[in-house]
Amino acid sequence: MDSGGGEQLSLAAVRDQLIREEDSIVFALIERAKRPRNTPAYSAAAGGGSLAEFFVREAQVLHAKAGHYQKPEDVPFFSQDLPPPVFPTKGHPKVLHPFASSVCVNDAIWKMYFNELLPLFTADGDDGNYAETVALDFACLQALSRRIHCGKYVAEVKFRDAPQDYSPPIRAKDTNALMNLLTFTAVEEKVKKRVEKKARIFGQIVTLEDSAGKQDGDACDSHCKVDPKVLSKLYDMWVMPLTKDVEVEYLLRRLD
Ligand SMILES: C=C(O[C@@H]1C=C(C(=O)O)C=C[C@H]1O)C(=O)O
Repeated sequence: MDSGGGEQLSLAAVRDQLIREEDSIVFALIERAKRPRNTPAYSAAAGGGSLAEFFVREAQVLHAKAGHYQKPEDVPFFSQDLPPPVFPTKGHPKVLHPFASSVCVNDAIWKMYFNELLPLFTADGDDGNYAETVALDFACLQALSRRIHCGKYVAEVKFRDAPQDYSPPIRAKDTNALMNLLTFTAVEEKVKKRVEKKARIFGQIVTLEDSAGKQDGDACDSHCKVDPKVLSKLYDMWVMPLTKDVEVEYLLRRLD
């Protein structure tokens, strides 16, 4: 995490980072929506996995060599046998409990993305551009994973702000009580509205004609590159629940 790390770890700074991550997610979905579903990219090939899986595995090897996956929020989808960085990396402040590096919900993100989300925002069809398609999928997966694993910082900051409230349920391993403590329904409602609005603004068709006096942000949803309602649904059903799963998983080990 950039702005939320080190001495400045605060709920406001971490939430600002989550807001910035929304932009990456909305843009990644808009980019993927340029291509139709292209299902052959996801069918298992004779040798085993799909093109999508092959691409993510190989891309992650390159990313690892370049120094990616050193921070707690940058979690690879296939962590086995990733090579070390080839070039020197700059260390990041260690603000989290060491257990943070073991918290990973990427399996759930993978299943959600391919089984539930893709059909919601890509058109039926096959244009044959499979290599481009899986590169765009990789960008979506990475953006989602990073946002969701930022939940580790959210959990740390909430714990530091109120250790007296969090310690008893952590010791009792009471996941329901932890989930209730860390949930802020009013914040979640704002997040859903904001991502929907971002999809409406970022996904407009921009022309030079002053069409029918429309202002920025007025774009009719049917003309948006990704249906704005898909963004609020994505956050409501998957992104925020998975972020909270990360928070709970992290907190359960916070006192170890
Ligand atoms: C991330 C937080 O924790 C929870 C999860 C949220 C989210 O994923 O956006 C929002 C509010 C909380 O219910 C937070 O408090 O900011």
